[in-house]
Amino acid sequence: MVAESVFRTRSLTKSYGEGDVRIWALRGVDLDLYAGELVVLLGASGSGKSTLLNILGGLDVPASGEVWYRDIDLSKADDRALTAYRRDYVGFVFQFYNLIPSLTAWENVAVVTEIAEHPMPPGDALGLVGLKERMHHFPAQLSGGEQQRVAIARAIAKCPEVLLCDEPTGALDSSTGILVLEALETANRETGTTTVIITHNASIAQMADRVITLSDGMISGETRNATRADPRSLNW
Ligand SMILES: Nc1ncnc2c1ncn2[C@@H]1O[C@H](COP(=O)(O)OP(=O)(O)OP(=O)(O)O)[C@@H](O)[C@H]1O
Repeated sequence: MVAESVFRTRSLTKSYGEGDVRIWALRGVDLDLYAGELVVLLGASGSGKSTLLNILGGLDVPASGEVWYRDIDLSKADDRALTAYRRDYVGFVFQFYNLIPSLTAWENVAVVTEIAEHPMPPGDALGLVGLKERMHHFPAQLSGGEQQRVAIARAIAKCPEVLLCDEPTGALDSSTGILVLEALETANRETGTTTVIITHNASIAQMADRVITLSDGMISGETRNATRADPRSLNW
């Protein structure tokens, strides 16, 4: 079976600043991502991981090159089209959880499901990340890892085609981080959402279908894991 392509980039570049202070964050990235896969994007600090993820997620636009989400040309989309693209297809998880402190876990998820077209019930999303019992708690009553799992529930509750995660365990200790990775793995397996996880932690790579390494704004390596490791078996 030929895997269905979800993202396709060709000769993608991005720079910041101008003249002498111009920095090339991406220097020609050719990347294909396929439906349902869990990809870990590895790379040192400054290698261009967030820049690439932000372009895939329609938060930023390239300087040159192509970036397609299925048949949508993201490099040519205007702000309005990018907003619609993000709303309809993309779930984001960032290092910091950005929950609304005055709302319970359930309400934080419902904020998104109320405006989504085919959402899952907030309680189901919280169940997928193992927080059904805590859904009426406020963020301040939850640990960092639990708050990140609420953020994952919020991202997956609208049933996005793609889930883009930028250092989702960056602020967490390893045992808490593993619970968060388990939540992402479950979401990917049970909802089929194409999932990209950015990290500079190489041990996380073992849970991926595919590992892509970025160095100095270019893809420097790609490996496929024969099997996905259970996040509980990872240690860092
Ligand atoms: N808004 C910006 N203005 C200027 N330079 C930027 C900006 N955003 C990123 N850069 C630069 O672009 C390069 C790539 O940054 P990016 O954040 O994509 O890397 P990263 O691999 O995600 O790093 P980290 O792991 O530290 O988050 C870096 O040299 C960074 O300093």
